Amino acid sequence: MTVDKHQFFRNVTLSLCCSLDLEKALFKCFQYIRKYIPADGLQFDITEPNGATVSIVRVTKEGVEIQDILIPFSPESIEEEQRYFEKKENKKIDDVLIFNAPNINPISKDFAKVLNLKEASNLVLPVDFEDSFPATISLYSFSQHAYTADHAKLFSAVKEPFSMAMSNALRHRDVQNRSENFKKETQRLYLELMKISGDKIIGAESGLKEVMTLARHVAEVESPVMLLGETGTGKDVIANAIHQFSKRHEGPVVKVNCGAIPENLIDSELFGHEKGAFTGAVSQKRGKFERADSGTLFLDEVGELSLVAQVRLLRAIQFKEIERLGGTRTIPVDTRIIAATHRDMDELIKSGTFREDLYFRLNVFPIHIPPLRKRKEDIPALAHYFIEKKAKDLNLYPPQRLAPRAMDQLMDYDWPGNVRELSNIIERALILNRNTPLTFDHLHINSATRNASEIPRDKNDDDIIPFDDMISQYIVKVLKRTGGRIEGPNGAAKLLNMKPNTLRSKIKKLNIRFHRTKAQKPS
Ligand SMILES: Nc1ncnc2c1ncn2[C@@H]1O[C@H](COP(=O)(O)OP(=O)(O)OP(=O)(O)O)[C@@H](O)[C@H]1O
Repeated sequence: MTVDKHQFFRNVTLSLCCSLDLEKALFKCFQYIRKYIPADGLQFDITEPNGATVSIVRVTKEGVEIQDILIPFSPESIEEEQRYFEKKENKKIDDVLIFNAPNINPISKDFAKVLNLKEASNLVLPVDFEDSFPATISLYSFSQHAYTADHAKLFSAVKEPFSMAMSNALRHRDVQNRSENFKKETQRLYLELMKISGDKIIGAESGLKEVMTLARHVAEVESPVMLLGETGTGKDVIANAIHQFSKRHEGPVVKVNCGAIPENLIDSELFGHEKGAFTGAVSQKRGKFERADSGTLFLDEVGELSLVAQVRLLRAIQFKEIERLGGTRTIPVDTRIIAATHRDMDELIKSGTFREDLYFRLNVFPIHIPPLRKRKEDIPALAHYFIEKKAKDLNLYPPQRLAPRAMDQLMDYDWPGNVRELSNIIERALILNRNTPLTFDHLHINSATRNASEIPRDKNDDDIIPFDDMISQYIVKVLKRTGGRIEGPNGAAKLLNMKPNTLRSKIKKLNIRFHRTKAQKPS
């Protein structure tokens, strides 16, 4: 078959541009080229400065193989190669080299040996592109003397489209590698951080034993999980554990607090948006669903989702694909869903605020996390764990020991705020008892059936203010004394024996506003 050079150029260019996927594009291109130039394969190679060549891609009738095969050449081969091209019969034709009997040509011989090409003819087209070493696209045929000068001329016509396609493909590959490395690095740092912050699951062998057994079982499969439990029981902690036990553990775990995002932003938060999708959408944004691709999406407080967002969530779970706001194309997502709520979902369904069909999708494998009052055996281990951890975080290490009655006080309390409340109470005790053993005298000793709201007020209750307010007031008092100075020898951090950054984050968290003034003299 013959073809006009322009037509050949046009069709090779079109097939190289037909897909962003290099493999698809090269395969299509190869199919076309074979109609006019005999070829059993097409190959892309890059030569490094030391002469060694890396074979990057090989396309055959069977398909495309992305490979990174190093082909080392001896200095003798390179010298011999130069002599080979000094001979008249071996000159290049329109920049294309013809090797019709590779066993005679030293370089070609080395290639054939490493790539197992046996007896073959080669047509080699040097391609060049910015910022890269010399590269070639070559066609090979398993018969000797397969290539003519006409083949070489035709092949030379596609030097530019190949240069561009391969240059783009290499850049794309580079970006993909970087993003892959970035993902792995993030995961490594996350695990590292978990180790440093000592985040472990206390009670895994006692009060949470059953929960942990269920978590391990469900982690092995892909089913959605629904974590049910009062606030502060550790739903976040268990969601993380399921992700870590699962085969997705190298992927991201992305958390969305559905209750904390305003209704008008939740769609964009979950599904992302295209530029200009709404006022304020100044650039394209990937949603949490996309970010959790190949990992786990943790939908905390799922009961708070608006009905509109529920419809979109249901679609995303059913079809495993999403559409960004203002977008037209669907994006496949491979995400495992873990949802959590402290709400009574049956009530929400009855009142029409939560879709039953979505609930059935999410509630495939429910895990109930018991409140702390029902697993009091975990309290001693949790208390010791938080004393150590918080003392380090607050720079109050080594911590005070517990006063003799302290553990009984903790055991007698019902913990309506569960593990979070215990952790806060310990933090408060560490701050207040700098030089004395830790006590918890302020804790109401509840009966097992009473909860905090039912405790009768006594006249001393007027002294009791929320824990965070108490800390805020204390920090404000110290800041007044230091004239708003945080760092330095006369700063608040020094007085409180804390790291300045820990104090800054506390101030931010508690939303404390203050100004620099003249420091007050201590009274
Ligand atoms: N078993 C546990 N071991 C160690 N720390 C725990 C444990 N359970 C909870 N915590 C800690 O207690 C705090 C509250 O836990 P978490 O945020 O997981 O609760 P939650 O049930 O998700 O709360 P909410 O319903 O308010 O989102 C966190 O700081 C967490 O690290």
